[in-house]
Amino acid sequence: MFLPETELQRVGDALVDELIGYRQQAGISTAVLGMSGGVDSALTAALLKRAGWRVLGFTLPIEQNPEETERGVEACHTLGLEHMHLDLSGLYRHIVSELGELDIRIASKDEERLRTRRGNVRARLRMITLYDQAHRFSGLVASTDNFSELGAGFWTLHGDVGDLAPVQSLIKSWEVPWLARAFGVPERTWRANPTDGLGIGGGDEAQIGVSYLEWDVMVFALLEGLACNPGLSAQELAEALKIGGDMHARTALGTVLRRLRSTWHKRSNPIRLDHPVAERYEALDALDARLFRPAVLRADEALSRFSGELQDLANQLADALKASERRLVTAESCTAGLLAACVAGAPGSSGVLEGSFVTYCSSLKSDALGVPAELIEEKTPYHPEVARQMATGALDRAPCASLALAVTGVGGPGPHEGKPPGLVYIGAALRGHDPHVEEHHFFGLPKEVLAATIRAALHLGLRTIREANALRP
Ligand SMILES: Nc1ncnc2c1ncn2[C@@H]1O[C@H](COP(=O)(O)OP(=O)(O)OC[C@H]2O[C@@H]([n+]3cccc(C(=O)O)c3)[C@H](O)[C@@H]2O)[C@@H](O)[C@H]1O
Ligand SMILES: Nc1ncnc2c1ncn2[C@@H]1O[C@H](COP(=O)(O)OP(=O)(O)OP(=O)(O)O)[C@@H](O)[C@H]1O
Repeated sequence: MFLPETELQRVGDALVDELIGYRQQAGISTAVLGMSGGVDSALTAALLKRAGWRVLGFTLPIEQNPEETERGVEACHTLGLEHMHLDLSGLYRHIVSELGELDIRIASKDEERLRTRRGNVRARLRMITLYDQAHRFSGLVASTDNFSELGAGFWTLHGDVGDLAPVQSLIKSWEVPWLARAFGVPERTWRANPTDGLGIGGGDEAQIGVSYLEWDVMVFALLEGLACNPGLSAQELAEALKIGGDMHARTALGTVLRRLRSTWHKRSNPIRLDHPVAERYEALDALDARLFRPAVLRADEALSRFSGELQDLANQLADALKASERRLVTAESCTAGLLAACVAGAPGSSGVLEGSFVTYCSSLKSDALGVPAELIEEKTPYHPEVARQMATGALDRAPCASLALAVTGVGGPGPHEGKPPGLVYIGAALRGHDPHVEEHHFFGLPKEVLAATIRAALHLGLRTIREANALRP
């Protein structure tokens, strides 16, 4: 999980691409954000700027160390943002004094809990300002939160998290400063000691109780531990990390687990109960996804829908195979086994799935399935005859199977061998019947094309069986 330097530039470029995609598809191109003088806001601004957004950076000090504001101004100038400034200290003092009418302690005492409450008021005052400015400029509020803060619950609900969060997947100990340096953030800022600037006490790390590096390493260890042993409780998981007698690591682990446990609700906000009519959420979400949500966001969901629509279709195909006492073999190029994996997820799949030939490269289509190399050379792998021969080749080599589904196409994002992205041929060969090939032109990013291909192949399989059943005496 800890990304090496060689991967980080790629991650940064991919984030910029996503921000370009969102800007072009969502019809919004202005972002406002608070520039604290810290590295998260500076990196967020740098990525947005690189992606062609109009970026308005606001310095909004509230009884602030002037050095932080200076760094915020410097970052705005260096990154070419439009800079605006409003000192909110007077407003803050006023609201705290007014809140003292409800609870005198908030205005007068210096306890940690009260400092946290006052700190949250500061964060929320800034957010009121930023949302007003977003409306003024027909823009959105950029969020500056990162993955480390997400796990630690180290942000203020409805305070410093806005509409679009470009750096939320990045860790603070390494990826955020590395990318900040790579994307031109001033050195003074990416080297600055992380602080919430809310007057709660110490820097971020003093408040959280461990350094960001310890936090990130520990959280990754816990996540990997859980991936290997999904059944473990938090206590068992901690023991599985085999920390032994290292007292510092034990204390750090205790701190990390305590913070994760006490902040899970912030990561699920707002809490959605398991309402008796909760399927309404899904229906509304499906409507948004299908009709309104920009494709750049839909792409990630396309293949993760195995538990939804694709799996339902795969279950239907498995049922149809079982009812007609047939077994399936697949021959897959662009989907590289995903079609078979989908059928493998159906209940009772071992009774109906023979296996899969994953023939991604052209030579394997010839070697493993017997598709003539001359045919591929002359026509490219993206041709109906190739799909037909992949299907019949698979059927010949899997004597216990009676249905073969074959897929060959250009997943994208660009053209290949002169064929456009999204061009896909799907072949179906049922033993004793003529093979059949369909041509498709799918639209979208590679993941969407693959998901659409799997969906179409499952449909073709179902149709082929139904039509054959109809012909049976
Ligand atoms: N079980 C539950 N289910 C649903 N909601 C629950 C809940 N328990 C509490 N809540 C709600 O959560 C609230 C507590 O959360 P919240 O209001 O956010 O406040 P809280 O997490 O207590 O404090 C904010 C923390 O974030 C830090 N921070 C803030 C801003 C910026 C930065 C930075 O460095 O970037 C850091 C700050 O230093 C402080 O440690 C409760 O008042 C309550 O409304
Ligand atoms: N003085 C400020 N002016 C404008 N925005 C601010 C200010 N202080 C905080 N913010 C906003 O709140 C967010 C969280 O605050 P925080 O102090 O954690 O800054 P940061 O950019 O995350 O940097 P770091 O945590 O490294 O100091 C900031 O990213 C920024 O958008």
